[in-house]
Amino acid sequence: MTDLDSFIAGLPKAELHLHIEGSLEPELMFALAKRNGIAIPYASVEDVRAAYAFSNLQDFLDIYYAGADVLRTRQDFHDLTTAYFERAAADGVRHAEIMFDPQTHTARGIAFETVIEGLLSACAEAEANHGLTSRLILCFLRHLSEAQAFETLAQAEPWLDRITAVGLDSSEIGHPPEKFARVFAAARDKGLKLVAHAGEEGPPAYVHEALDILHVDRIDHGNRSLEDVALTDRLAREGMTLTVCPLSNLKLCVIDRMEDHPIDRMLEQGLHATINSDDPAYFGGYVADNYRAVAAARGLTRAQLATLARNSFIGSFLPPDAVSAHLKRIDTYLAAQP
Ligand SMILES: Nc1ncnc2[nH]cnc12
Ligand SMILES: [Zn+2]
Repeated sequence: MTDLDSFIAGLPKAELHLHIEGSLEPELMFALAKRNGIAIPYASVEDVRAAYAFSNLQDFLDIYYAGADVLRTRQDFHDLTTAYFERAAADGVRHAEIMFDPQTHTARGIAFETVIEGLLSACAEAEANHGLTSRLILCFLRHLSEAQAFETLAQAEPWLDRITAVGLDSSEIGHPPEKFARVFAAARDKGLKLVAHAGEEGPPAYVHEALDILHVDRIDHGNRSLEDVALTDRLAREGMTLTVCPLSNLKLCVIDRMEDHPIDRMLEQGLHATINSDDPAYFGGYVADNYRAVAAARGLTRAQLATLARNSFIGSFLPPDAVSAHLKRIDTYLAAQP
C-alpha cells in the first residue's frame, strides 16, 4: 500500500450511494445458488467476472437483476449485507446509507419482510461489531409503473420507522423523475427523505425535475449537470449533495477514461460531491478503491480527499450532532498525519 492508499483507507468516511444487491460478489452468488439449489448460467467465478463488461447502464442492469435471483431467504439478505459491512469497515466507512430494490425481489415472490428483516439484522450487527451506523433507502425501479411504486410504499408501511428515505433507480432514459412525482410526494408526507438517480445517463433536464418536481434531498450521480451552467450554479448555491461513483462511471461508459473524471471540476465549481461505490461487486471496487482510482487518475490532493470525506457526512441523513462528531474525527485524523 502506498502512503496515499493508507491515508484513504484510514480517512473516516460515509458511503451514501450503495445498492446492496450490487455488493453481491460472485463467490457469494455461487454459495447462495448452492445453498438454495438454484442453477446459475455461469460455470465459475471467473466466468461471472468475465461477463461484467458493460457498454451502458442497461447492459449492467440486465446482469444485475439476474444475479439477484440467488437471494431468497432472510439469511441470504443478512449475509449479503454483512459481507458489505465487513468490506466497508475495512475501507474506513463509519456510516452507510444503503439502497435496496424491493421490487426486484417481490416480483420473484420474495416477501418485502424477508428482504428488510435480513438487512435490518445485519445493520444492527454492524453497529455492534464495528460501530458502523447505517440507514436504509428504499428505491423504486423507474422502469416499472407509478402504481407499482405506490404498492411498494404500502408494503413498506410497517417498517417506515426503520427506513430513512426513498430513492429512484434503474433505467434512466425514458423514465423521467416526473413519472414518480406523486409517490415521492406521498413518501415526503410520511416523513421520508428523498433521493433520486439523475444525470447519470439522462440529460440535465432530469436533474431539474428531480429538484423541482420530486424535491429531492440529494442527487445520485448528477454527472451530466455539468453540461448546464445555470444548473451547476444552482446545485452549488443550494449545497445539494451529489453522490458520485467513479468506478461505476468508468464501467458504464459515462466516462471513457478515469483521467476524464470530472470530480475535481465538480469541487472547483462548488458542488458538494461525494465518492461512493454504487455496485462494488460489478464495478471493480469498494469505496476506498473509488477514492484511490480517482485520486490517482486526477492527482487529487489530501485536502481534496478530506473535502470529499467531509461532504459525505455533511450530505448524510445523520443528525447534526453526529455529523459534527464525524467532522471532528476527520480533523483529528488529519492532525495526526505525518
Ligand atoms: N448505477 C445505477 N443506476 C441506476 N440504477 C441502478 N441500480 C443499481 N445501480 C444503478
Ligand atoms: Zn446507483
